[in-house]
Amino acid sequence: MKDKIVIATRESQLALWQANNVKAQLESLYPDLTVELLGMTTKGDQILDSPLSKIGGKGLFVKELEAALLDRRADIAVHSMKDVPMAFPEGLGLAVICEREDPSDAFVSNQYSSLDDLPAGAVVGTSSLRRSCQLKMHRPDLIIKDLRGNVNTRLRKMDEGEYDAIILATAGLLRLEMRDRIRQKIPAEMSLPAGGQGAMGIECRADDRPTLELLVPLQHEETTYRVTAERALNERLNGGCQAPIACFAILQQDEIWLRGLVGSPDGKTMIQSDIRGHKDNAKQLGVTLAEELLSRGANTILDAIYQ
Ligand SMILES: NCc1[nH]cc(CCC(=O)O)c1CC(=O)O
Repeated sequence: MKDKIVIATRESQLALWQANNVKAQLESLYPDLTVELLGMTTKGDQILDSPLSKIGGKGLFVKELEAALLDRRADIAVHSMKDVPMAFPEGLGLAVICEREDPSDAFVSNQYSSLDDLPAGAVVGTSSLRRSCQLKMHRPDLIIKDLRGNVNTRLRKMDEGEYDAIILATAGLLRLEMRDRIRQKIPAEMSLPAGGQGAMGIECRADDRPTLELLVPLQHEETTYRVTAERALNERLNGGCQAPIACFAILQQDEIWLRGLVGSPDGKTMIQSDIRGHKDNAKQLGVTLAEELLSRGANTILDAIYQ
């Protein structure tokens, strides 16, 4: 048995919360285990002056953490599943997916109580093409303005008056004990979440059996089925968190209901569909839904973005 685990983590408040949450779970499961954090800065944290969709490249927030795993400076990395690319570097893999927090997008504002409450011409901050294309679809009268930085930076920019409202992941706000900032949990019908949103995943070296064994109790079955279907859709669409792709699965007994959409950045076209099937076919459901979206025009939208 291992007696020490080092967790590689970004140093944003949210990343540290997630790493500390896994540390606490491991320490309570294994009283003799020492768990340490190794903080590091990633490219995604450093480049704050341009929209994520323009920087390009998947895994902006995970590459440095993965280098630490491969160098054996760390044993595990804790990620937000929505930021984790499908493919892992040789020698690394996803060990477990943990229980999902609320996956919705949150409407945050100091003056308005919901999206519908916003007046025409209101300025809404988000740097996510997924969020902005859905916002534009429902409210073509709003002005969407880019917004980068960690959760605290984004909130500060809104408080300083740069935005009338901003959209953030509900999960991040709940984890950082900022529940009172949430004016509205936006229904999935208005803002379908990103694949994996609200779920944490743990990556480690694929051959590190002792670590894989320690992590088994952190695996959450329902979340794993759901996020597996969502990630299969993203993978088939070749999408990262920079693409205008949304997908969201729920489990109803043994059946998965997966919804997905691809929107054009201008909010004028939205291709959406859904699929149901047994949870054991989670991956196939994601692939099938992705292919339906592609055949109905998502390919044209995505080609224009990835070109
Ligand atoms: N893209 C950044 C990111 N990655 C994960 C979360 C929130 C927590 C989660 O989804 O688990 C956020 C912030 C946000 O979108 O507001």
